[in-house]
Amino acid sequence: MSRDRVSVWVPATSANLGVGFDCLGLALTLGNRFTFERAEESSFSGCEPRFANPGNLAYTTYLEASRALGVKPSPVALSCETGIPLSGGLGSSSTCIVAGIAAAHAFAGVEVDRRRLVELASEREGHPDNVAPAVLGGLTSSFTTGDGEVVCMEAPVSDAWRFVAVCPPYEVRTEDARRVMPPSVPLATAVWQMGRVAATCHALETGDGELLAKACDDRLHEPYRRPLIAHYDRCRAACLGAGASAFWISGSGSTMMAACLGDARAAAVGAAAQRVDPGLRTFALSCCTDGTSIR
Ligand SMILES: Nc1ncnc2c1ncn2[C@@H]1O[C@H](COP(=O)(O)OP(=O)(O)OP(=O)(O)O)[C@@H](O)[C@H]1O
Ligand SMILES: N[C@@H](CCO)C(=O)O
Repeated sequence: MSRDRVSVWVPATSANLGVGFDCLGLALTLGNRFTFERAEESSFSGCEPRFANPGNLAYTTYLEASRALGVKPSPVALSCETGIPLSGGLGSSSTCIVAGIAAAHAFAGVEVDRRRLVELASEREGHPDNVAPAVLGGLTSSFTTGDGEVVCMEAPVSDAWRFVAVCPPYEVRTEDARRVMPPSVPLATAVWQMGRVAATCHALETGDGELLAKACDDRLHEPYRRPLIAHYDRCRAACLGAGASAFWISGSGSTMMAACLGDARAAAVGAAAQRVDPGLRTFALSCCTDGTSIR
């Protein structure tokens, strides 16, 4: 049944988790809500002024997804409640894409299950590592087959983990962070990564801080991207020194993430990051198990 109003909440996500470049992602207890309502003409509210226009990614995705369904998109009043900082690295663009696709299906009266939503959103985003956890929740590992099928596996995350997001007051754009990476890597680097991806997932599932500390050491993208984040080296030293088990660039940055066991350590790690620079925003988060909610 087609609807006149749909409200979509999509969680923030941390992609890569250090060693799982373009494969691993984690949904977090922070999110963006987008409410679409049929209207005489389109309008935009609640978002940053630079997004309050027809170039808004949630809106452009809604238009494209409607046309892909063979439907003429209706004008909408789009209202945004965005809790995710725009420094980049917390999957903000994925929240827009997932919401736009979900809204187009709701207005067209076409059922879309979670797997299909991941597939459509991955096509639009270019890789599934943010959209898979954003839709499904939890920790996901995903890949695209040679035929273009997106395969996702969901894994539980131990309740003991807290994820302290450290957000600088500047953005790193994903396309810029991808441009600095080399097009190929030596076999030794590929081998270095593979064992560590499996161990990182296991450590997150079981709450094993020592294993995560050993495993979460990336050589694929972080060495090239660190120079784009002026605070990286100081924050890494401060967060690990305050008891974080691991520290990674969240997605393509500039947000950084410290994985900690328990609330007390998360508080100490957040305080240590703030001492590096009070201009850094910190959020102590947990894993969001439920993913996207559409109502
Ligand atoms: N809340 C939002 N409202 C409208 N557009 C947004 C919003 N958040 C992100 N975008 C769009 O996405 C772009 C940022 O995408 P980018 O992939 O660089 O960041 P990200 O999704 O935060 O990072 P990452 O994919 O590393 O987690 C912005 O320039 C804007 O076009
Ligand atoms: N896996 C992606 C996440 C950011 O969209 C990257 O690191 O470029």
